[in-house]
Amino acid sequence: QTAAAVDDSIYQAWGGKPGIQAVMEDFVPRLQADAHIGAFFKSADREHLIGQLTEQLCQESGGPCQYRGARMGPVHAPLNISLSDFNALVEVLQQSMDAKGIPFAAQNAMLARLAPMHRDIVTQR
Ligand code: HEM
Repeated sequence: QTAAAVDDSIYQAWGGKPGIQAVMEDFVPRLQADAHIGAFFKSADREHLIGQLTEQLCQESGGPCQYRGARMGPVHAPLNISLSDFNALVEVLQQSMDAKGIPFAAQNAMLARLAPMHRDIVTQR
């Protein structure tokens, strides 16, 4: 009798933690250079953000990680983020996933894990 295992298929399809980190290393500079939402990230600590996002996506994809950073609501609420800002971030993430060769199904599976977070992140009505 084995214990029920966490489904880590998304984590595996991304190439594990090194694969996730490679996408985040592409993603954060792209965000900072983005014409629409780059300004939000101008003063962000690039290496810190890459590290936090890597832990978070590792956990969300079923990998052996525990995100210990700030909760999504408190960190984003003061930024007054709109749904269009959120969608712009998803587009940049899609560019990074393509650039790093993440299979399409694994891209969509990760996006499905992240999408519900808009409830905590988007506060501009
Ligand atoms: C699913 C979408 C998103 C996820 C998973 C996410 C995740 C995160 C995480 C993990 C952090 C780091 C928290 C910490 O330092 O402990 C963070 C910070 C931040 N996020 Fe997001 N976020 C998302 C959407 C957005 C959007 C749409 C914007 C703005 C357009 C945004 C702007 C920021 C900014 C400015 C910071 C602070 C960076 C810094 O100064 O260190 N985020 N986010």
